[in-house]
Amino acid sequence: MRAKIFDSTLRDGAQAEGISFLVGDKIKIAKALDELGVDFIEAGNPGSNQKDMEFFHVAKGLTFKHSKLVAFGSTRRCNGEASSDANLLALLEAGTDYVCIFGKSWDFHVTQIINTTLEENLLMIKDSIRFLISKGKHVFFDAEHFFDGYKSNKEYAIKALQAAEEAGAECLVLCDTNGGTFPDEMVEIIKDVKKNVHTELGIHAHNDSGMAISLSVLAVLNGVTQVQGTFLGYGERCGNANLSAIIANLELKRNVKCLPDGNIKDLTNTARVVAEISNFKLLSTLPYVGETAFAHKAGMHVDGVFKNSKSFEHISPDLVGNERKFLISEVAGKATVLAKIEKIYPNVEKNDPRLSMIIQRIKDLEYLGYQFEGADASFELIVHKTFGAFKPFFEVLDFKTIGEGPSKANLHSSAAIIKVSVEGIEEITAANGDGPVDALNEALRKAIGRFYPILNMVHLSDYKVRILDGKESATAAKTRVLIESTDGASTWSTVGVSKDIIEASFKALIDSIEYKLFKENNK
Ligand SMILES: CC(=O)SCCNC(=O)CCNC(=O)[C@H](O)C(C)(C)COP(=O)(O)OP(=O)(O)OC[C@H]1O[C@@H](n2cnc3c(N)ncnc32)[C@H](O)[C@@H]1OP(=O)(O)O
Ligand SMILES: CC(=O)C(=O)O
Repeated sequence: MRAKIFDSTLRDGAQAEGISFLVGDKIKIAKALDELGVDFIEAGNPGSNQKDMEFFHVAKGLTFKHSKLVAFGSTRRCNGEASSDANLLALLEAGTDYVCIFGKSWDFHVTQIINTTLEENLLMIKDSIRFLISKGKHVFFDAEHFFDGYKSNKEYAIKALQAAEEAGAECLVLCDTNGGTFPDEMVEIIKDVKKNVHTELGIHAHNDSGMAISLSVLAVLNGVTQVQGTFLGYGERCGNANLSAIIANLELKRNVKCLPDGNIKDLTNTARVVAEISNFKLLSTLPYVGETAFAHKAGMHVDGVFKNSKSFEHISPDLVGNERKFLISEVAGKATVLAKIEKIYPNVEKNDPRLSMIIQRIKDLEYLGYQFEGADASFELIVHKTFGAFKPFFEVLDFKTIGEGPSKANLHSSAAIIKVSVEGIEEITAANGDGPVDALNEALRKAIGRFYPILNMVHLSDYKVRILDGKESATAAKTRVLIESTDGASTWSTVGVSKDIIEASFKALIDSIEYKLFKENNK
């Protein structure tokens, strides 16, 4: 069995709050979808705005390996001529071989929204399709609000489909425009539609009831061949059917081909590219492609996966190009620690008492407010310390920070003084900084920098602060600081907790520096 994938990220996805594609963005996303091998890319509505029209002009000079570009628009306006309708003429100017036009199939919309007669709407559908076909286009017909229309006036909704069929549309797409349809009622409606029309059918579902993926998959299993949606579910209100999940469900669970052979492995990478260009963080819990889709945190789950991955995974992550992750936390057990350290201490057995010591230390610290799932380097230090592999590189004997306010433009607002001991040699240094943490960071590096010049390459790339019990303790609340550091080649994250934000930051900073020095010494 085969389903044709029709991606509308660049058209219906652009109707989502927060999205505004540039022409260049659209080209990059279209190229990524083409690489993946979707059949159709609905790339915009040329009658709507200059950007969409410009995309189609630029696209005339581009080659696509697999996908066909589709221009989208509405049927002609009421009581007008198709041959002079601005929207239909814009569809021609777009220059694509395929066009998709939407028309009304709900009687209520015809009489109350476009304010015309039921007969005129059927003529609008027929005229528009015939006109586009006479200009050499392949035409798909989106029957807007089809399921609501069917429930309101079944005969009329079917007549709208028949009008499109009679005019020569190549696919009749049943749209759940308002996203309120349930899968069971949809299946019954599709069965009836198939008795009344004989053209290929499509499904276009919105996610207002959280059903869009189910609707799309079930529609295919009931004989629909074209699946419209957006790659990550972006779209008006609650979004469109999420194609990345639909493709994986159909290919991996129901043996329905959607992509060229082998390309399903590129699903996760395509999702990351589409999210990045859309300027959204990829939702981590997205099925199949999200960053946490195969992340295991509960100790018993990690133990199960370690023994046999199918115990807590519905598919193997590599089938869709994703990765398994184990998260260390207070709900972890020994299996989690083993999974995390198997590359650095490969021969450790589950009954090794040091694993219990590590777990206890993590649970104690998380009780105090630490969080290790985002601080792998701090966790690794605990492991090395417990295994006796870590020898301290320096000792901080004392530090002081001095803040100045109000801060003056172009002048450092803080200073720090620090006293450290390295192999018995004491060193006192002072430094300025933009704020006390920055000053402390500078002073510490100055103090130990002459012993460990490698630290010149290290700098902080991210700094996150979370107040842990702000409501109860106000300004005396505990603070958790997460620091991300980099040496240009790799990045690592560390954590510190204290009632004092400077001390919490300093703890995370010390972990960061100790981690780098340990790694350097154990290459
Ligand atoms: C379910 C969907 O997602 S369908 C796609 C919806 N997408 C969009 O609306 C985005 C693009 N839209 C636009 O850029 C603008 O709405 C335009 C350029 C198309 C039209 O702008 P305007 O002429 O200012 O009209 P406006 O947006 O205020 O109203 C929509 C008009 O389209 C008409 N219309 C709506 N659906 C259809 C249809 N299927 N066929 C013909 N006309 C239609 C309405 O009757 C209304 O016309 P009226 O002003 O004569 O009553
Ligand atoms: C056509 C369309 O986008 C819809 O009916 O939702």
